[in-house]
Formats: sequence, structure tokens, C-alpha cells
Amino acid sequence: MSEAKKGHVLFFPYPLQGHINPMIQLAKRLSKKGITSTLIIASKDHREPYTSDDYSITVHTIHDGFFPHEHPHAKFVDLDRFHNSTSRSLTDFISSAKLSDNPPKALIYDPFMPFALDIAKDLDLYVVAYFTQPWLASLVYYHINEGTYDVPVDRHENPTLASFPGFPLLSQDDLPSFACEKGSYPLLHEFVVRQFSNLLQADCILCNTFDQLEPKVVKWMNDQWPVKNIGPVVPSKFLDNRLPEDKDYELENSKTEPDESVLKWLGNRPAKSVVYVAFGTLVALSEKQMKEIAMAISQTGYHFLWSVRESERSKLPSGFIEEAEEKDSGLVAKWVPQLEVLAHESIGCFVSHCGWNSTLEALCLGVPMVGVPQWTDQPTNAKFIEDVWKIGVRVRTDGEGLSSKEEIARCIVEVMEGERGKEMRKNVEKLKVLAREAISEGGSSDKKIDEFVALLT
Ligand SMILES: O=c1ccn([C@@H]2O[C@H](COP(=O)(O)OP(=O)(O)O[C@H]3O[C@H](CO)[C@@H](O)[C@H](O)[C@H]3O)[C@@H](O)[C@H]2O)c(=O)[nH]1
Repeated sequence: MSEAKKGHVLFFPYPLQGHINPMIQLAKRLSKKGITSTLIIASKDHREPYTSDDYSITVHTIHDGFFPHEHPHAKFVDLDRFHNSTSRSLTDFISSAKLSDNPPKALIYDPFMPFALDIAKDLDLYVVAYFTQPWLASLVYYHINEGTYDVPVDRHENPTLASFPGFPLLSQDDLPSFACEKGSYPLLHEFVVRQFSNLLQADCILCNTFDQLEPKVVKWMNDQWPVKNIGPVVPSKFLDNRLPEDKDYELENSKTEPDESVLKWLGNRPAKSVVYVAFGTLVALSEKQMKEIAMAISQTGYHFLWSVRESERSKLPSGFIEEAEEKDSGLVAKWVPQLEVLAHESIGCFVSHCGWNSTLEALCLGVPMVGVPQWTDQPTNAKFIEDVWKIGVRVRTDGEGLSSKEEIARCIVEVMEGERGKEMRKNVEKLKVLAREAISEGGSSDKKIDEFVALLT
């Protein structure tokens, strides 16, 4: 049962699934601790508000300035339009919410949208920045904003190792993609660095990580800002099980049924025998890279489950899906219940782009990884996966950023049955225990959530 309601909090996630999910998960945890939560999603499509009974979370859409016929990614290109229109919509939404019977006390916003902080401050709310990417990437952006790290003009000229407090030395390949060369991704570079432009005015800063995962980085952070690490906010069923109904990232009334056929297929495979491959919700690999991965998997001879979004399927080698089905060697699905899959005993390793949610999920479920990072925070996450936590390996690339089938196959075999693979499995099991402890009653993240709730009530 939920506690009696204590206060009302607005959540304002950056409108991408990988950012919305950690907000939903925090809202569920806060709701169980007595907070009423409203999730505000900036969108070009209007949807009537709906409430999830289980968690007292209401979801509202506000207009982001784009039109239904425009490409869903237009808002990532025309940043000014997104900023100006969404600012107006957010101001209107908060102003009218303040006149309601249960006015909000606080706004939890994604620092990808620093304008939300200014709006909430002007409207007299307690303002909370919630990072859904790890400190590993965010701190690099912070140092760029502060002028304490100068992004090189050419990543290949004079390659030096970048040094940041609490970090191992980072090569250009380990840095977040927006931070390894001046002029590459200029819009996105400015976008991620701007997160820190007004951050000091936030009343509190949260992050979806846990203290024991990045202890050196966290120690440095704690000396600078009022930070609370409240993660991992992976659904409770796969962690502490204190919210038994919290089985996935969705809210009750929009749930899609899990794809039983995938789990049934896994059920017929021996323990730790299947290679699971997935690249999250955004990454679009080149056709060449998809083919190298497909050939690598076939070459290793392991059973595989590959989640390939509809838009990516045409990049697979022709006949690949049919041959896998015929030989019963693998399954290509359009979308899989990833948490259920990673929790399945048949899974031996996870070939991943190292998005932060996927990384936390693998770690919480004790699955070693083969990292094929593509961009944004993924290279830095992969560096920690391989060299700091030692729970996986990262595939190397050639001068054009392509990983060959031989290299991918070598990494998969190493994790599945090499000596290092055994160590990785032990290390990931240890992190799994620490992750569970952090979010369980009295754990570091649970305490931080309680402290946070106390600030709001
Ligand atoms: O078949 C699938 C494939 C994915 N997922 C889920 O989709 C999410 C993917 O999230 P993530 O691993 O973070 O990848 P992206 O969707 O690519 O996330 C974006 O946002 C993240 C958080 O900011 C960043 O770390 C990434 O680099 C960025 O690409 C995870 O929860 C997965 O469980 C499924 O449930 N089924």
C-alpha cells in the first residue's frame, strides 16, 4: 500500500525513451513514499492526460512546437524552436497547476533542458536536476563548460590522454562523442555542455547511478554540489522487489503484453548459452556494421537473440533471419522484454551499444557485456565496463569506426568462455549485489530518496 500523500512533484523528462524511463521509475519510487507525481512530456502529438492507478502518476503532454507530420527527430535539429515553444507550454502548464487543489512543490527536470530550471525558479518551485546519463559523461561536459578541458581541434593530431578528477586517463576514443573533437556535432556539443550553464541554481541534483559504482567520481562530485545518487532505478522486480507490481518501465494503463515467444524460445536453450544483442532505441548502425555483426554471430556458432528495430531490419544480410529460423540457431525479434531476457538463465553475454539504461540493466542482472559503443555517453560507459568494473570487453574499430566480424567474434568468445570472461562474470555478480544493496531498504540510494522526500514534505 502507498503511504498517505505528502506532496506533489512535477517530472519533466527529455522526450526520448532512454530519458523518460528513468523519470518514470523515480516517480514510481516517490509515489510509494507518498508523493503525488505528474509527468509532463513535450510532444508534437496531443494525448489526453491519463493516470496510473498503481502509482498515482498522471501523464500530461504539452506542445513542443512541432507538427504531427514532421519527422520525430526534427526537435533534435531545430533546437531553438523546441526551446521556445516548449518553454511557453511549460510555463503555462506550471502556472495552471499552481492554481489547482494540489499545487506542485517541485519540478524534477532533465538537465538536457536547462530552460526548465529558469522557468520553475521564476514560478517559485523547488528545482531538482535529474541526470539520466552517468557522471562519467556528464562530468566531461561539466569540465568543458568550466573551461578546464579543452576539446582538441583534431582527434588524431597529438592524441593526448584526457585527465579528469576521479577518472582513469581517457583516450579520444573513450570520451563522449560530443567531446572528442571540436566541430564534430557542433549543435549537440553545445546542447550537452549547456546542461551546466545554470546548474548551480538547482536546489538539488539527482543521478541514476549509485555511490559504489563510481566512488571516486562521486567523492569529487560531493565536494562540488548537493548531489544525491538515487539509482539504479531499474524496475523493482529485477532488484529489491519492494514494489512487486513494478515489472517494467511502463505505467499501468499503457502496458504492452510481454512477448512470450521470445521467452519460450530462450526456455529451450541451456544455461548461459545464448548471446543477446541489442542496441537500444536510437542507434542506427551502418549496413556494413550490421553485416559484420551478423557474420560474427554466425561464425561463433552460439545461439543468439537479436533485437532489431523495424527500421533496421533491411540492413541484415539477405536470408539471415530465415536461415537462423531454419537451423533454429537464433531469433531476430523487433523488440524484446529486455529485462526479462537479461534475467533469463540462458543468456551468456550481452552485445550492447552501452546505453546507460542497458548498462545498468546488465549490471543489475549480472550479465557480462561486449561493448559496441557508437556515440554520446556510450564510449565512456564502455571504458568503465572494460577497464574499471571489468565486466566486459569493448570491440576495437578500424580507422573508419567499423568493427570487423573477426574482432566482434573474438570478443564474444572471450566473454562466453575465455578466462577473462570468468573474471568478468564474478565482477558483474559483485556489482549486482552492490546495486541491490544500494536501492534496498536502508541502502545508499534508498536513503537518498528518503532524504529527498523529506525535503519535499
Ligand atoms: O528490444 C529491446 C531493446 C531495448 N529495450 C529497452 O530500451 C532501453 C534502451 O535504453 P539505453 O540502453 O539507455 O539506450 P538508448 O535508448 O539508446 O538511450 C539513449 O539514452 C541513454 C540515457 O541517457 C543514453 O545512455 C544512450 O546513450 C542514448 O542512446 C533499455 O531500458 C532496454 O531495456 C527493450 O526493452 N527491448
